[in-house]
Amino acid sequence: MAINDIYTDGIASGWDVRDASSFTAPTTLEADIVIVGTGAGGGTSAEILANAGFKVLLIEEGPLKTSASFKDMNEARAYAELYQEASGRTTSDGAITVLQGRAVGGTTTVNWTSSFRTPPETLRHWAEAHGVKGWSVDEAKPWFDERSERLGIAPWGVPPNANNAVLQKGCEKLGWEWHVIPRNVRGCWNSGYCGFGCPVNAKQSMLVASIPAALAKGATLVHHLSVRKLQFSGDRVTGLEAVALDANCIHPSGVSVRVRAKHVVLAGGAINNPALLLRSGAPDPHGRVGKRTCIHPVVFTYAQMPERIDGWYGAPQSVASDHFQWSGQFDFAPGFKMEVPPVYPALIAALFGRSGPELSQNIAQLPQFNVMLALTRDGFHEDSPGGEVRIDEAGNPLLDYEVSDYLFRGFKNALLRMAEAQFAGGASQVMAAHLDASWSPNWTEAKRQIENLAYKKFKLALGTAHIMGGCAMGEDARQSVVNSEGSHHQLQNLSIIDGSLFPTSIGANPQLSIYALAARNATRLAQRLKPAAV
Ligand SMILES: Cc1cc2nc3c(=O)[nH]c(=O)nc-3n(C[C@H](O)[C@H](O)[C@H](O)COP(=O)(O)OP(=O)(O)OC[C@H]3O[C@@H](n4cnc5c(N)ncnc54)[C@H](O)[C@@H]3O)c2cc1C
Repeated sequence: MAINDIYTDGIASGWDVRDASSFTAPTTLEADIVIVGTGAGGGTSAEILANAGFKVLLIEEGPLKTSASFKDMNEARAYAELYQEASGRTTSDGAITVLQGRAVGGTTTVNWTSSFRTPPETLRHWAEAHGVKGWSVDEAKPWFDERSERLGIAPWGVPPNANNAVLQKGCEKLGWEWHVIPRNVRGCWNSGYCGFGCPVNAKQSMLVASIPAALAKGATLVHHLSVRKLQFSGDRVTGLEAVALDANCIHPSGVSVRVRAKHVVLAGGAINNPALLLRSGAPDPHGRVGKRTCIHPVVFTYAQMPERIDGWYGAPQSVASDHFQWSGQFDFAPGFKMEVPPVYPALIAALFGRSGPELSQNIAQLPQFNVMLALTRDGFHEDSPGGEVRIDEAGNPLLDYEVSDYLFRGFKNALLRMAEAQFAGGASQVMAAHLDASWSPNWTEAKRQIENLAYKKFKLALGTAHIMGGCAMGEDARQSVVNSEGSHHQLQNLSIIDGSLFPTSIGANPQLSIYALAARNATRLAQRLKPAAV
């Protein structure tokens, strides 16, 4: 069946899409509102602001890659082309793998489609501990309803693939809570390649849903363009300095671009937004920029199933468990959400952390692998304040993230519970993703081993695909970078609208939390600015 490429058709119909790598001379771009970054926050904002009648300019440092180039479903191509630092991003010490998207559509182009509303516990905590106003469960609900409708979000109606079914079966046997994951898809083929860009435009990513809607309303999209600095005068941003990137989207091409707009929206995501503000020397009287960067630190366990389960096929995530998320001794250790990742060969080989025959013998068993992951809820306790973004001499972002004993206790709990669920789900052997671990043939042995592992960075495999915070929202300017609607506390015509706003992690995969908050903030911004008055 032929799949039309949305962008080929759209550009032919007159969409204004420009590739900055083809610019040959210094250029100035102008708009009512410029949006830096085209992911969950930027895409949503562009759609709403363009619909409200503003002349919107969307800037993206990554490439424009569309369904036509996703047809090969090639993991290596995707990691090199569509992810920050070609998937090589880590924390500054190299201990935690950081996966973030870098392409038109941002991380939504490569994400796995799980779409959860912000848990009520998290919203209450933000109001009570972080001075967030106007985003209670009742106030947020209409925005979650509206974005869910817009992006086709509904519980996955197809039986889970065999990888997810292990989690479901394990939870059922143990009497633990589990639920079907809502996904943002329309007409999904259940192929499982979401992480490499959806080849059939079923995933309602920003690439497929909101950016085309903005372009159809007259927005301009410039890709291969990296914003390096904001310029200021008094309490206003007066311009942006950007550099065009070469065709490979790596090095500056040598062409500079200046941008002038009456209002600036930063949507470059957690890590890159704080880095841009720090590089620019933006006012930060209370030293809040980059602080409280949360990552849902993730730990993993592997299981060998008696039969082939081919865990790379089918919706990557369709079952989750919050059994240990909100019930526990949180003074002792954080809560966590249990899910599975897709069993993509390169992803799992990298996680496995070994080499030579040991790696190849294990990866040869991949068709029988089940993998579980736990998203640890960071940012909710004084011993888990999140990390900090800073910049190196060249102005590039670095994320420092310390792992406290409090977090390590949470990781151990999570490994234990996942191993237990895997055996209950039918596994014949289980192993924690830890360099000293080995396959255990039963739960008693796995428990003994996991309890006695050394809980240290570089031994335990740690990763994140959910970067949140660093430009926290709140009403107290001493504690936050922007107010509860994303307006910068010091710069009048600057808003921040993306995952960098969150004062803690979410306790669930964050994309829908970003879509809903971005929809509310962009709508309020449009009301405040009114096209005629910009
Ligand atoms: C493999 C993977 C799977 C995931 N699966 C899920 C999932 O199933 N469900 C879920 O809820 N979440 C998932 N996530 C996370 C989710 O997609 C992100 O949290 C979300 O997209 C973040 O939105 P954002 O707007 O903050 O930033 P992003 O979506 O990351 O967008 C930021 C964009 O800004 C661009 N940019 C940054 N700086 C600049 C600059 N200076 N100039 C120009 N452009 C710039 C970046 O290149 C990027 O394209 C996943 C993430 C990964 C990596």
